[in-house]
Amino acid sequence: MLNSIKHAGTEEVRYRALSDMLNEHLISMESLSEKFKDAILTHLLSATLHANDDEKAILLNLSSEVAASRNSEDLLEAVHAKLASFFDIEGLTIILHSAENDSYQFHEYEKERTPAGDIQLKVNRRHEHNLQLRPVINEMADALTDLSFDTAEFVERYPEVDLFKSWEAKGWQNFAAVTLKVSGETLGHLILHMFPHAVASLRINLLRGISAQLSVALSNIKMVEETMRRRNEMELLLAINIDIASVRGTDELARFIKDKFKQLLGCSHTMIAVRNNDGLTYSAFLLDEDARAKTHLSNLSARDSNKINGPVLNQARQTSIPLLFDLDELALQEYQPLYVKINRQLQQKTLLVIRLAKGEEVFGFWLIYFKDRDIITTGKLQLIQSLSLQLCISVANILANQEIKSREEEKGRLLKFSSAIAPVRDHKLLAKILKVQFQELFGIEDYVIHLFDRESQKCMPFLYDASQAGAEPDELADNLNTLMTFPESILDLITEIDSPVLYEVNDSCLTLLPGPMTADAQSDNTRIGMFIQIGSEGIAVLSFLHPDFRQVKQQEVLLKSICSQLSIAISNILANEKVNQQLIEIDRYKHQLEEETIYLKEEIEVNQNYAEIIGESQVMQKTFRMVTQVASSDSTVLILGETGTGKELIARAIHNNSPRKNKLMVKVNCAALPANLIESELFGHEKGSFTGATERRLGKFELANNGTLFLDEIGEMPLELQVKLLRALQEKEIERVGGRGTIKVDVRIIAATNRDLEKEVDEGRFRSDLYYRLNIFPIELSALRDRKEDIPILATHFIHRYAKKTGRQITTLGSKALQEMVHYSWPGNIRELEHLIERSILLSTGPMLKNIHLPTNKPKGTAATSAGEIALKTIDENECDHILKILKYCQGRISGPGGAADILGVPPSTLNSKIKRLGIKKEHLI
Ligand SMILES: Nc1ncnc2c1ncn2[C@@H]1O[C@H](COP(=O)(O)OP(=O)(O)OP(=O)(O)O)[C@@H](O)[C@H]1O
Repeated sequence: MLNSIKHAGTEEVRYRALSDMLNEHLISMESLSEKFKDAILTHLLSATLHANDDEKAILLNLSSEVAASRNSEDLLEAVHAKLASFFDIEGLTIILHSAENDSYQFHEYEKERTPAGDIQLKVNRRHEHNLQLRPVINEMADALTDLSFDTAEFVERYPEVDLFKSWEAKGWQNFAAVTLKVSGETLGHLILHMFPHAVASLRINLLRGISAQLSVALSNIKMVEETMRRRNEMELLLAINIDIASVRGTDELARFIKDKFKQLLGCSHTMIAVRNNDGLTYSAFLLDEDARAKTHLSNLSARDSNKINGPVLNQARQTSIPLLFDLDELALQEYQPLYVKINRQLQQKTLLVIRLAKGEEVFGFWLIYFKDRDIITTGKLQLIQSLSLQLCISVANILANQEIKSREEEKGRLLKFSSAIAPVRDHKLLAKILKVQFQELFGIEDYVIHLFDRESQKCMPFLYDASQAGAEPDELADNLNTLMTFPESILDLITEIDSPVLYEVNDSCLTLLPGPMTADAQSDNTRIGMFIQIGSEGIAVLSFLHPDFRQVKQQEVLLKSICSQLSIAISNILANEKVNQQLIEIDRYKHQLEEETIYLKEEIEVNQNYAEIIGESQVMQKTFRMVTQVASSDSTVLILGETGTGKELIARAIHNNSPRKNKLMVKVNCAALPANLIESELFGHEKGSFTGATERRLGKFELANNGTLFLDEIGEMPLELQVKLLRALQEKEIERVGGRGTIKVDVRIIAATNRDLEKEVDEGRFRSDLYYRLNIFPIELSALRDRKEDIPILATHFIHRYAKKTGRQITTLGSKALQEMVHYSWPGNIRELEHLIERSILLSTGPMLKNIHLPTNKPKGTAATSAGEIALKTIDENECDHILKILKYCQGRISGPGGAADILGVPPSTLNSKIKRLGIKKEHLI
């Protein structure tokens, strides 16, 4: 066939014939593009056309062997065999250059003798990233004019290059080199180590022809291998794609990466970092199983605590292309992240980082460690990029699953919390429940919730667990009512945002913290504040101590939800407390109304008797004027006068003519009550404040609120109570017996006594300060014996009243009866007159009251008593004598019509207490 080509007509015809023949050999290489085929053909033809016939035959023979080679190693073996048969060589070196990672692949063929003496071929293959070789090899290739070189000369010229030394060591003194090239791309170099005698007879054209064939074949195999690699890669990615879809958890993914990726990538281990909740920082999230075994970072659940930010990630965030870093170079930088330190300790040299992103949102990074440098080929980078996309989906799924799970857990905890606090309406119970819940959910030991009042800019501790605070309950209760000033800086800080805020406790806010929190606040615990919105207006601040702020931050969502729940609970409690307070108020009013009703009933009866004040005498006219003067003011009035002179009547007249007339005038008879009950009678008492206090009771002060309090027989008031009364008058507030707080009252005081208070003061039985307090506007009522001119009109007045009451037709008073009355001394004054007339009406017949049944054993009136006798007796002695006389007159009978109390015109209870106080015994009556 060659001969036919050789003898075929023109050069062009010969060229076409050769081309057809070569084409036939290349036809099996289907994957070659037409253009590439042309390039190869041109190359081969030019080499072949310059060869002689013998050489052409060799080359054609070689081409069929070359075409049969399936991989580069088979090919090199075939080429070596051919070269060894045509050239007198000691050995052969084929250097293949990989443009992908700029490395050299060495294939050295040498003959060696076996121990049995046979000659065998030894093949030595190695990879080198020795970049020093590049200029040497380039020079070697560029200088190919005569193709043959002296090894020793190269050893001398490049003493640092071991390659030449190793050749020299093998005894390879000469070599011929030719570059393997296709379409301008250098694939490598073919180096023949020639015996010295063969150098001169080197068949250069043959060598060029072989190198051309080798180049084409290598290029072809390389392309086929690349196609295969891509196909494999596609299959692998598809398989990974299917498998990774079923990965659900971090452990599974860690195993998956180890099993499927590691070998494929040729890496030592990998790590995945994901973005933290803060949205800014990234933390180690997942290590493959090998990395876990090597590092202490086996538990990465607390993501935020393994932050790995820095320039490396910042660079990787900017691009979707994997970035390569030299760990030793990173170690030289100012900021050296922990992962660089750890992996350098693990002898890692190269770090490859690729971002994990959903669209433009970078949510993580994949960090891959290699123990070598310069081993990442472009193909591998592409593979990593493809794998990272798959990993992206898987990590995003895992994160989403984790998020869903944690949301569900959070929801569960929140539900538990809300069902724990939902039914709580009581302040103290909520405090206790919160203590337990806070401890369980966040590890919070002590907390306090302050309510903030916008108007006063003050806050008040509202809630904390008193049982733990170590203070007495009363102290705590007081605390809870104390307005405090929250340091402005802290309050601003907390109320500005609705997230947990860390704040410094200074001295001024130490007092805000209850019990043990004060001590703890000075320790290392972190002070955290959280703002709670109560309704649309209110603000509360939750403060607590916690050893780790980051941990609290991680649970921010839960904490916020809990604060919303708390807001509702606090609103409920506040509303509930308000309702309770209102109920108490209503209860109080109810009590007051009940008491008022009872009182009013009594009053109606009393008022019937007090409808009119009769008196024409000058002294009475003066009294009326005084009543008119003082009534319209709120001044305290002191009414003085003997028993029955109308003191109460005057008191009522003052009240009825005052602006308070529509409210009650409440009367307290200070003499009628046992000393131990007067306080409770005046000021009221709380339930259980003393034996017998089975219910809370309002005092007369409260009952008379906005009205008038008439303190009758004020001279009888025990000294110890006088102090309390004075305080109540001065402060205008009272304190119930057994009560905690004070109650404001607005009461006008009218006091009355038949005693000489000035004398009582002098003798120490009445407090002078109280006396002066009462004696602001004294009205002194004259005894009836001193204004006898009023007797007829009074008698007529009472005759009319009682005749009407009893249905008698008595209208006039007999002159004899009147005379008797005028001469009578009236120790019981108008009350006695009134009662005598009532009795006389009952005993009389006919339209005229002829007889007045004056006491037969008439006690002598004061008017008949000498001045000397008066001076010798005290008021008490006088009173004692008088009561004794009346008692004797009534034969010891106190109550009932005609009884001593009736005659003396005092209620039987008043008389009894007087008898007791004055020490009157039964034997005194004999
Ligand atoms: N000027 C008066 N006109 C009509 N009735 C009078 C007059 N003064 C007193 N009375 C009647 O005399 C009775 C006793 O009056 P009152 O209770 O006001 O006296 P008192 O000074 O308060 O007595 P005591 O010191 O014993 O409490 C009452 O029934 C009252 O209506």
